[in-house]
Amino acid sequence: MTDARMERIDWAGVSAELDAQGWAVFPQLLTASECDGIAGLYGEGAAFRSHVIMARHGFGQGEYRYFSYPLPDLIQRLRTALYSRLSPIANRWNERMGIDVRFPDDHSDFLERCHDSGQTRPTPLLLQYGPGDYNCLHQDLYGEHVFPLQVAILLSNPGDDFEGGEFVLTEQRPRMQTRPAVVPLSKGDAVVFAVNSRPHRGSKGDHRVMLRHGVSKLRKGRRHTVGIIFHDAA
Ligand SMILES: O=C(O)CCC(=O)C(=O)O
Ligand SMILES: [Fe+2]
Repeated sequence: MTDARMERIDWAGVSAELDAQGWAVFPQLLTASECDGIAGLYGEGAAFRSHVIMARHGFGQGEYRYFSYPLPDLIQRLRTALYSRLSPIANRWNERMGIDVRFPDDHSDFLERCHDSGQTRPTPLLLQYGPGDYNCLHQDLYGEHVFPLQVAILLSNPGDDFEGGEFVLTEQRPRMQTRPAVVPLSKGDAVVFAVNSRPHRGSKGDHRVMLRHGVSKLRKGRRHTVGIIFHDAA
């Protein structure tokens, strides 16, 4: 089932878009009922290891919860399957950026690397925003080990469940002004994007550009997303 989902994705197109702009969309990665099922997990419960009120940390306004292990089955399967398709792209990027680290084919091997150096806590998270909420531009770095791509899936229906609340990315290029992008997402769509940096081909060869992501203010309604980060946290 997860494999059929992976087969539907135009990986050559995704890879080209990631190279060109640092992000790409997987249309309809989840069905509406799968979205509702995941969003419905929000609340107290054994599914989560921690609860973050964003305003308390200056992260914005809204809240999120990190899942605990074992992850819900669908999220576990997506995390494993997406990793195996993204790791060749991550390896190519690291090579182009002159970073020595290479990623194994299997997510479990990469997690072992994280866990061996003390990054043992799961990072997939469920976010919830209400009217006036937003997520400041940030990077999801949780220690020395970083997988350079991550995925966020929109679980709510724009225009119907909420207004505003757009997924925003910025790219900071060396000695240049910062470039913004708004990613158009429908319910069930996912965005894959660079966690911290990506290679950019310039006139003098490859250089690194820095990315950050966030969410613009919700004008009304309620918005849920699930974030799939492939490294674990210290
Ligand atoms: O709510 C969003 O769209 C952004 C979530 C986020 O920051 C993440 O998944 O890392
Ligand atoms: Fe994030």
